[in-house]
Amino acid sequence: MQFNELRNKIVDELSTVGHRQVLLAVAGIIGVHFVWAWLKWFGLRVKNAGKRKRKREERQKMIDIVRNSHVQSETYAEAVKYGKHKHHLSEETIDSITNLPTKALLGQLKSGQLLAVDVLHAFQHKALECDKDLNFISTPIVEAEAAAQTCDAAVKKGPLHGLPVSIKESIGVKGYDCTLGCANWIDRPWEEDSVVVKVLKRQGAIPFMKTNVPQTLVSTGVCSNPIYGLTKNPHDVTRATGGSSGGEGSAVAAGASIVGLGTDVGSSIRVPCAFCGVYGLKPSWDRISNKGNHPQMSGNKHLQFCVGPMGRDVDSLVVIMKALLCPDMFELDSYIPPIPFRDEIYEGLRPLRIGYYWNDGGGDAMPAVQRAVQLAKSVLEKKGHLLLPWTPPDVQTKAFEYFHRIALADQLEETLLLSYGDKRDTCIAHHIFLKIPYFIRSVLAVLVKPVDGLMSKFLYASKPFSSLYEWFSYGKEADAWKAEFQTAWQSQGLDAVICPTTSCTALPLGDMADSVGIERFSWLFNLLNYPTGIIPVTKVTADDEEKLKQYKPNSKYEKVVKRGCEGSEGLPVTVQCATLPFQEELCLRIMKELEQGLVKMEN
Ligand SMILES: CCCCCCCC/C=C\CCCCCCCC(=O)NCC(=O)O
Repeated sequence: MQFNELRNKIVDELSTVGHRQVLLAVAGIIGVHFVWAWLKWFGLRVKNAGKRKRKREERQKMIDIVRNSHVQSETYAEAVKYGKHKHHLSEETIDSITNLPTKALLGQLKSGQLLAVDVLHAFQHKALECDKDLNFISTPIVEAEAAAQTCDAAVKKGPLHGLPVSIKESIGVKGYDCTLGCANWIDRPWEEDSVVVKVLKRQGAIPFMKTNVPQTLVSTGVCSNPIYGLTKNPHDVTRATGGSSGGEGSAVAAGASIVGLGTDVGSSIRVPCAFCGVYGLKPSWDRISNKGNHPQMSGNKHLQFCVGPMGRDVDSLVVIMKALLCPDMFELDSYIPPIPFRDEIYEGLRPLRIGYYWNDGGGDAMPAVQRAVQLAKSVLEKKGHLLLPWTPPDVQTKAFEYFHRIALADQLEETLLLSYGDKRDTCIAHHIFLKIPYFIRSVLAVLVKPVDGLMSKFLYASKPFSSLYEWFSYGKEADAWKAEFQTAWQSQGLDAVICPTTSCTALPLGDMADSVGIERFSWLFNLLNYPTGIIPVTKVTADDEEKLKQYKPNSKYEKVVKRGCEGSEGLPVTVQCATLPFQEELCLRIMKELEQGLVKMEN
């Protein structure tokens, strides 16, 4: 039969069928499609629930293996019975080891005064004990035991000889999943260590646990996911740790880890440092390799991943940076510029010009945070530096839009896909807003503006790009703005700025800590790609609490944050120090001077 004949026959046949039947057939096909999609989604949800349960059981088994490999939390006799007991450390020894400053601990490990296995056991013990209340471990790394033994037997000692380090869940460790709290990534163990883990191991460090993250990594308030649950703040378990490196923040603050690795695309190292009161460094893009980590959000070249250290003191950040910035890392990832750690900058004595602010154009930070910036200013002045009041230009206008539009360029599609067919944690519930067509969002933006200016700005800034041409042009515009910002910075002759990390201290868990905008003072330095360090400088005082009562919020966001700061006496308050790109050593120098000045003031 010829093609034309066949076509005519089909047309004739169809013309005998009524419109109703055609409509019914189309509706049927669509219905079957939806039912099929729903069944697939439902099947995935059921499967994922099973995977999560199994993963939690696996985690408990790993914890038991570590617990039974030494004697700390079980009885000595029991550990001997298991035949795995190697050392028995008293509680005093555990405390004395885990309380040592990083430099002293490394010194004692290198001199042989302390064995790597003892140090490992001390930190494992502390971590397992603290984890019962805080839940920061996503999984212990059981190979740490053998690594510590090898370390003790080694003749050649690396710069991090025997130093136990914790690793954020999203960072690749051979044999372990990087789930980001999403069941879809369970049972996909990494085939090799990421570059940073390889380098740390080669330098003698012992990765001993992976730490918890918020589901998908896109939450700066609460650190929670449906696999491992909620991580709590050691300073107050009713308050959030911040995210996404919240497991690291909690572990370091509890004294269960001396130093660890976090990551930061939009404040993820710095908010947990601020809420948990620990030190941290977000380096410039490409100073430290991100190769071999979970690829979430790494396709957006206008906003890149930074891997950085979080630790107990400035020295812990410095030892990690020095160890990572070595020929091994430059060889394993040839996209990293081979710039070793520059001691001459870190140890420099030149007096610096440092700008400071606690209002970036979006309102004053809370009183305790303002006082922290003032305190840092006076300490640095005593060190001989010139401190100048400076308001960075366009932060709440142009920069706000650039950062958020670029960060949300894919409308969080990649993020939403990660948790497709999975239970969604409340900390990322608001992501679903991005599924509403932009036209409706822009109408909402107009409607909510009188009551919630920040939400309105968010809604506007979530505008998708209509073409690649628009995306490229927008990138150029953002780059031009960054150049203007640099000119404004250099016209003041600034070497650095100090400012709040967040406008508040750790917020209560729940809706409050999930509220958008917590990263208000920190995302700017992701957009600019400036290295930024966090230093705990003080604690909230009764006087700060009194001043909080007088604080006049100018927006709904400030009202929420003010309420969240009530009753926060004793919580840590940090400041942020930023320098120009690739000036990590200068940033660390200022942090070190501030740390020393604060210690001197206390004594
Ligand atoms: C009203 C619209 C609701 C939109 C909800 C969007 C909420 C997200 C806001 C900005 C997204 C920017 C990305 C921020 C990533 C922050 C955490 C981070 O740094 N993660 C990466 C990491 O862990 O390394």
